[in-house]
Amino acid sequence: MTTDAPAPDAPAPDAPAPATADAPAGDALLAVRGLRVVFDGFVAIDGIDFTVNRGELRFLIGPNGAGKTTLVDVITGLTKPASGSVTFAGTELVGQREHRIVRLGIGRTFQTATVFEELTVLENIDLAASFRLPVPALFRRRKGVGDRVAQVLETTQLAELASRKAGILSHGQRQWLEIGMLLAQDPRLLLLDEPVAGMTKDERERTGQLLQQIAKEHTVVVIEHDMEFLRRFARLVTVLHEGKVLMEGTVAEVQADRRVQEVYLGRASEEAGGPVAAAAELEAAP
Ligand SMILES: Nc1ncnc2c1ncn2[C@@H]1O[C@H](COP(=O)(O)OP(=O)(O)OP(=O)(O)O)[C@@H](O)[C@H]1O
Repeated sequence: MTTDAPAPDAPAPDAPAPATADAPAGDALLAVRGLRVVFDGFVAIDGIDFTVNRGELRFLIGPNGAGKTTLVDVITGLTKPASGSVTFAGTELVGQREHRIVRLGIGRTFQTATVFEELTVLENIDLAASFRLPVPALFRRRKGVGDRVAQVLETTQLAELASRKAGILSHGQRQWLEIGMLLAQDPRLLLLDEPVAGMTKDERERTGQLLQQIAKEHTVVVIEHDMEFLRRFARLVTVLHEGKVLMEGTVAEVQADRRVQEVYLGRASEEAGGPVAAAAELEAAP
């Protein structure tokens, strides 16, 4: 557990009003139903239902092995489920190839940022902006692409680094670049895997504000372990445990839940002070 994050009771200046435990019904962008994933007889996802509405900034947490990455792998076509369905804006994704899912408007980042180190920040974003264009368009003047690249540089605050090679960026800058490369493809849904892992306090703060900015125009799902970051920036949180949805709720509801304290937060903070210390910290938090 990190100790240098902002005070838990200090919401970001433009933080949205707290959500209720129940997501508003009827505007689902992503709907996972009865999902089951089995690896060589091991059940990694065991009947998950998971709904994300348009415009949400949803956080996904859970202890190691809970199935978070596997869920994202299924949504993005990397892993085939044994059963269940995943619909995106009404289109079934199960059985679709990865590139088709990207073209439908789903982008993801991985725990380790994947950028082209020999290219500049600008070239990385420009290249990413081309990914969703049909091949013939790549040989024509790419109308609108320049505008989008400029917009992404502004949103990610990377304009000053536009001519710098990606290989010499700091860890935080690489993560922002990877998020910028996703934005350049203008996805409707962004799936971000631990975007603040390894970041400094200032970098986490800036990333949280970036996510809030992005969520004004996109739907965002963030896998994140950093509880301080969640307290600061999360609205609805979905907790996975052993391949199932343990609960969904606001950060306060998740923090107050004994099952979460036992299976996730207690275990996650054993190294930092044990489950009792973790539970005490959670109860102390708003
Ligand atoms: N390709 C695979 N083959 C076999 N088992 C796998 C495979 N991928 C994942 N698993 C197992 O499925 C379970 C869920 O893994 P997953 O990576 O989805 O968990 P996670 O919640 O993302 O964990 P972490 O926080 O450690 O990344 C784990 O027990 C993992 O060992």
